[in-house]
Amino acid sequence: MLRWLTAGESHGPALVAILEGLPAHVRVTTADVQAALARRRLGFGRGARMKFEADAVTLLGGVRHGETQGGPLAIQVANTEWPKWETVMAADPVEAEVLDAQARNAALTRPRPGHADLVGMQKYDFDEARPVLERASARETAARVALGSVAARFLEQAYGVRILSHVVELGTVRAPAGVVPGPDDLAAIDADPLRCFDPEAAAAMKAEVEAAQKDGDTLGGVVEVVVWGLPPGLGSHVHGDRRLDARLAGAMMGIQAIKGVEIGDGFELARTRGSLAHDEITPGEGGIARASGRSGGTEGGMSTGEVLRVRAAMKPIATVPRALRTIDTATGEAAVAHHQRSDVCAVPAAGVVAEAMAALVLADAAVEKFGGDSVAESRRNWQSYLADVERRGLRLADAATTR
Ligand SMILES: Cc1cc2nc3c(=O)[nH]c(=O)nc-3n(C[C@H](O)[C@H](O)[C@H](O)COP(=O)(O)O)c2cc1C
Ligand SMILES: C=C(O[C@@H]1CC(C(=O)O)=C[C@@H](OP(=O)(O)O)[C@H]1O)C(=O)O
Repeated sequence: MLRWLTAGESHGPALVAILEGLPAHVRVTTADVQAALARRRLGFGRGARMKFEADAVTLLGGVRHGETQGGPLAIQVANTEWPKWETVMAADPVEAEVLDAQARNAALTRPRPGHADLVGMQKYDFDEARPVLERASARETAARVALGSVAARFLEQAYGVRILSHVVELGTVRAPAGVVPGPDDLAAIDADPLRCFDPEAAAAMKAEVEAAQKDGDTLGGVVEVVVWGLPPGLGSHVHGDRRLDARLAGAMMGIQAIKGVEIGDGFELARTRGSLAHDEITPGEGGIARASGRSGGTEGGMSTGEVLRVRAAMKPIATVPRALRTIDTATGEAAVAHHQRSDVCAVPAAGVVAEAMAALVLADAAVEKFGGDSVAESRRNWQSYLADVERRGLRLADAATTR
């Protein structure tokens, strides 16, 4: 079993993340994690912070000489702006007059609709939103991406599994349906400022972000995670909380601002007749094949061994420059929501976060099925399972279906 946790605030000294249960000998360096975090900073529409945030990584534990050791992995991601927030976000008590002299410490009493501000103040007994937004901020996703990048390396090094994500919708713009990027297309996707695989749609998405920015507005969209090389049988049909689709959906929904999840053709399948909704099983080149890939690579809560596709829908950024109506909680009077530096659109970054969460869930499911305390043992167990599936005449065809 893999377990992971993150801690830290958006303007505190750093985020920290722990991953427990990863086998030994996963090759990973500080530079690898740093590179994964650089991908998350990408994306047209992100705010000022991403222009200077360095996401400085320290591998605090679990890695020695470029390889995991089998113990918990601890990663620190520093917040570049910490020196400016040292007083306002100090862990230890600070004199009231010192705090009052800090403009940054002004009470945030005009909660933003769509963010955690108001409910967090109600629930955690705070008179202003600062202590809530510091942890609600998607800054925390940097810690998850750091962990997910190591999980993805484990999946690739042990089993040859490859993961990517791309933006399929942004505002009203949709990339052409039915186009699934291959495992080698990630560099091209990352090279696009919108992380969209279709150049025409990417240009329209860019225009959509520019228009929203000009109007003082924000945008959401839909990302798709695509995973190649999974075996059949991760997850299980025997209990709801063991289903791979449920675990993936929960992980996606756990990302800030994600409001919908689809596996494969998801909601579209609900509008389709059964004769056209399922992936017919056919004799194929070297084994069992599928005539289509509508299920998105899971059936009965288990991976089918076909390409896995998970989509996550992100609502528009809550900090709308053309500020929304709210109340001032200090007076009870009508007001406009507080506005500070913010992204206009973070959908390309959300794709990278979704990839990381998929990697963690899939690595967990793989460790659960195959065990193994080292990468080599994990690989042997996987291969022995696939050999047995083949011996029983149930081998999958070489080319996995995309749709
Ligand atoms: C990568 C990423 C970046 C985000 N950036 C911002 C931002 O700059 N400003 C903002 O108000 N919300 C931003 N959000 C969304 C908030 O974190 C989110 O709206 C808030 O947590 C409330 O969403 P919830 O209702 O799903 O919890 C971002 C989300 C993600 C995934
Ligand atoms: C810091 C990140 O995203 C932040 C997510 C976020 C929010 O409310 O979710 C608000 C903004 O924070 P700040 O006010 O410090 O600029 C974003 O920049 C990041 O992704 O690393």
